[in-house]
Amino acid sequence: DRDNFWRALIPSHQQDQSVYEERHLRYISHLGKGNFGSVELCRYDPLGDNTGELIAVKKLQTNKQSNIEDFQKEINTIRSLHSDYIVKYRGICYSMGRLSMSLVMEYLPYGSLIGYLEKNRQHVNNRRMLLFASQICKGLEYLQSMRYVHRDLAARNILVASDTLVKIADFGLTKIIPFDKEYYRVTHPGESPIFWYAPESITESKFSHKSDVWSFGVVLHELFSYCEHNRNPKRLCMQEIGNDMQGPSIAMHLNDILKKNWRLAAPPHCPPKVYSMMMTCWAYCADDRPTFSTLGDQIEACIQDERE
Ligand SMILES: C=CCCn1cc(-c2nc(Nc3ccc(C4CCNCC4)cc3)nc3[nH]ccc23)cn1
Repeated sequence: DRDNFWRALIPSHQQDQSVYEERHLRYISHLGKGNFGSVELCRYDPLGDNTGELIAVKKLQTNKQSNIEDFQKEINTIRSLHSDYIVKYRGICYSMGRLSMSLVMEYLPYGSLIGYLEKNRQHVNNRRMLLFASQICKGLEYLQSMRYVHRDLAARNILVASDTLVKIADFGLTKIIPFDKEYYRVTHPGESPIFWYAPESITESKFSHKSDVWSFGVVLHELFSYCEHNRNPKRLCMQEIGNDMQGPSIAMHLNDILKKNWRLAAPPHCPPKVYSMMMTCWAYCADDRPTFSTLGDQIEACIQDERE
C-alpha cells in the first residue's frame, strides 16, 4: 500500500522508526512559522477516540526543488540530534495526495520564549533566566560537538517545554562545518536575520561556532529584556543606524557601528556580570569570543551569585 510505496523510496537504513499516516492526523491549530514552512498542532489519533498524542507538524510550503532539499536536510539534522535542550524529532508523515512530506516533532505546550516571557514576566526572575540561558548554552555545546552551526539563534527559535525547561528549535538554516575547515561559507544569504549576526557573517557570509556564540549573546540580551518588542535587537540597531536606512546599506552601516564598538546597551536591571558576559560574546574578532563551555561555567557562577 502507500506506506510501502514511500518506504521503497527511502533506503532502508534511513527509514524512520516512526512513519505517521496522514489519515490519522487531526489538525487542531496553527503554532507558528519557521524557515520555509509553518508548524501546526495536530493530534495523531489512529484509534479515532481522541486519546492520541499531541504533536507539532512542520509542513513544507513550497514546491521549489532547493527548498525541498533544504527541508530534507533540516529533517536529517533534527533526526540526528539527541539532547534534552533540543526539540525532539518524532518522525515523518507522507501525504500521497500532495506527494509532500511533513516533519513530526514533540509538541512543547508553552510556545516560543518570546510569547512566554511577555506573558509570564512577573514570575520569571534572574535565576530562572539564567537557568534558561544555561540550557540554551548546553544545547549549543552539544550542537557544536556534532559540528553543527545553527545560524538562526534568536529567542523566536527557542521553545518553552515547561516553567523550568527551554529547547532550541528550527534547524532550517543549520549547516555542518566541513571536517577540514573552521567555518561554513553561505553562497545564497537569502533574507538574513542580520541583527543577530556576527560581523564576519554580515560581511563575508562566514558562519562558525564563534558566530553562534555572537548570536547566543544577542539571545541573552533578548532574555534579560523579557523579549519586549520595543527593546528587540532589530529595533535598537535601526535606531542607532537611522530608521530611514534602506536595503543593502543596512548591513554595511550595521557592520560600521559594530567596528566602532557600538553594542546593544545593558537591558534594565540586567546583572552587571551577565551584561559583561554578553559583551565577551560580541568581540568583533571571532577568536576573542568565549567557547560555549566557558560561557556555561560563567552562567553557573552567575546563578550562584543570584542564590546568595
Ligand atoms: C521555532 C520557531 C519557529 C517554528 N515554530 C515551531 C513551533 C513549535 N511550537 C510548539 N508549541 C507551541 C505551543 C503553543 C503556542 C501558542 C500559540 C498561540 N499563542 C500562544 C502560544 C505556540 C507553539 N511546539 C513545537 N514543537 C516543535 C516545533 C514547535 C512554532 N513555531
